Amino acid sequence: MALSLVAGYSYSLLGKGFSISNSLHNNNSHHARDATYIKRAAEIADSSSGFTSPHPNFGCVLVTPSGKVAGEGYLYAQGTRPAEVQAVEAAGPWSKGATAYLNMEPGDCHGDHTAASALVQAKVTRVVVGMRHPLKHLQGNAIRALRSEGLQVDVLGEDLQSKIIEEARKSCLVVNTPLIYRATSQVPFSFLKYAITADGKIAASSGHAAWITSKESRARVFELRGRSDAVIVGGNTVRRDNPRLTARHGGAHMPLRVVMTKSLDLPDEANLWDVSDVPTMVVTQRGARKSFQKILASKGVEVVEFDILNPRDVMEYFHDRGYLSIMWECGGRLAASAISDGVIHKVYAFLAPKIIGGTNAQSPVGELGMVEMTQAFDLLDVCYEQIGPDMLMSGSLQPIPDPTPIIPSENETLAIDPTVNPYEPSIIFFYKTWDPYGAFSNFSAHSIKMPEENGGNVTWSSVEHYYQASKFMGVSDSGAKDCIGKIISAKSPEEAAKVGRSMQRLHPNLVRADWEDVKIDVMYSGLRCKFSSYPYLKSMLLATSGSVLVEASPHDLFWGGGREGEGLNYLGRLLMRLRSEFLGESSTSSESTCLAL
Ligand SMILES: NC(=O)C1=CN([C@@H]2O[C@H](COP(=O)(O)OP(=O)(O)OC[C@H]3O[C@@H](n4cnc5c(N)ncnc54)[C@H](OP(=O)(O)O)[C@@H]3O)[C@@H](O)[C@H]2O)C=CC1
Ligand SMILES: Nc1c(N[C@@H]2O[C@H](COP(=O)(O)O)[C@@H](O)[C@H]2O)[nH]c(=O)[nH]c1=O
Repeated sequence: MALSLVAGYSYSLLGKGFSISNSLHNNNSHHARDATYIKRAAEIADSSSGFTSPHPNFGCVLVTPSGKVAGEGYLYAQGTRPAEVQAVEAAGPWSKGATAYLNMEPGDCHGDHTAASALVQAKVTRVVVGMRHPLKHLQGNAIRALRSEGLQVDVLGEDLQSKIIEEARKSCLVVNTPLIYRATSQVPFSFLKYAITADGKIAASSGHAAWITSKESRARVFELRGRSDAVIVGGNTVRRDNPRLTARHGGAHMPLRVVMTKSLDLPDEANLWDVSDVPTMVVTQRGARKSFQKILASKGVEVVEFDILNPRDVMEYFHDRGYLSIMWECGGRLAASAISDGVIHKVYAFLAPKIIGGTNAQSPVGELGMVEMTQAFDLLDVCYEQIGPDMLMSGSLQPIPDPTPIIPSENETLAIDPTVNPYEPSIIFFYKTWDPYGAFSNFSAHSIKMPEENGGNVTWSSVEHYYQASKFMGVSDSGAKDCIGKIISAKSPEEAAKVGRSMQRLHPNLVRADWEDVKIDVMYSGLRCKFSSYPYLKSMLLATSGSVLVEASPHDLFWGGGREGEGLNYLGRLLMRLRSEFLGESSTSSESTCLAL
């Protein structure tokens, strides 16, 4: 049962943070092995992309106890044989006692549990799952079914946590990026592709653009088209280029070709109006050139009218039509409009070693209204690749949303915090310290006294001071001690955060090696101390019983909930866990990690 909460928000109370230290399987070599095979599952899951309509990518790798790969399989298309069935068949008797690595929890739309049953019947004993199924109605079903049959199921990020596991998990998110976007937002995954000269132009000043990039690059473009449900251009590109927009690499899936035009002032004859092999859709403003709409319809071109034509409404419409992945191959004006509407998630820039010049020659993205370089969007997870003489730079405009916050089952919810009614949860947001629940923030001015390893103790001005300084604790380098000193003397939690973050960025060698593994525990011990030390804070926390707590930070997607619920909300989760612990607390409390002030 998913928690569907305030618009755009839904939260799992089941946190990766809730299987913290005791259940951490911190055996690095086991993690390395699990990570290797999960990455392999993600790799083979991608095998059919570009040949079938975009669909969830599933891969399965079966590994014997002695570490041999006994069978592999990937889903070719929706409705074809599940990856797990193929892997089990390939492995034959070696399936017995094997571990199955799945990049994603199988989705069982028809209630027949084919994929999970194949593993159970083949007597697989352990299943490692890269990520839960992102669609709410499928999430957790197969995992529960497998566990109920006695198989050990380890989910990355929940039952297995470490840096190496996190990297492997990322490859699972990447291979199903379109599905994850579809599950977490009301628009499909969209990427903007453009070809530019080395001086940043997408055409000569005359508008001529054929060709900027090499044959090799254009072949890659065909592949990208084949991985998409639709390819979009604007009216000008049709008038100027008369494109075909087909995926011309053998056997490829052909995406729908879409023209966005407000004027509908398009040529009577165009390559896109030949729909004998591939369909074309024209999206336009309501009432535009009705007579031309009839001509298009007579040629078999679908025309869809919008009250006000804009990229977001078109993407919401495409979401409703079931599309997962959209490629924008338009010029700069439409690209700017789509970016401004927040519907472009990734960019593929093909850069050719040519200079064309021309003050009026177009660049790939038109007006975004930015005036200072500090306003620029930073691309994330940037990759560079040489293709023939050209370079392909790709990067994300928005991080891939982590679908984990959406779940969980009723049982799982109650296991984390029995006070929350999974059917009618309310949310309490907190963020800035002056807000009604601002005292829940790490930045609230509540000092805590924590023990030190050497037997002494230190008073920290806030949980944030303690958390930031912990990054550098236990590191012998004198630079690390200097960092701690600077954080202790920081005059405010904000300053402590600033110092800690910049030191971490500038001197990663001074940060304790296990920081990623322990940071949640560190935060929890700081929070525990704070709420145990101030009775009124404890009462305030207990009074929120029954509500989901969310740190409403729009930019911290780890500790906070994000702008639209895409964040992991670890701070909120830890507070709920603490609340739950206080509620069931016995007389022995937190003596060992918190000292009376
Ligand atoms: N090198 C490359 O990768 C590419 C180069 N090009 C080149 O770019 C040039 C065309 O660029 P450009 O005019 O920017 O691109 P587009 O034609 O791709 O986009 C602009 C057109 O899109 C339509 N449109 C519909 N809704 C909107 C909206 N909300 N905002 C903006 N436009 C909307 C309008 O069509 P209408 O006027 O019909 O109403 C508008 O004229 C050509 O010279 C072409 O060769 C184009 C694509 C890729
Ligand atoms: N000029 C240019 C591109 N331009 C894009 O390709 C479209 C033409 O596609 P098609 O008719 O199917 O070959 C064109 O309208 C524009 O969207 N693409 C590139 O990879 N490299 C290039 O140099």
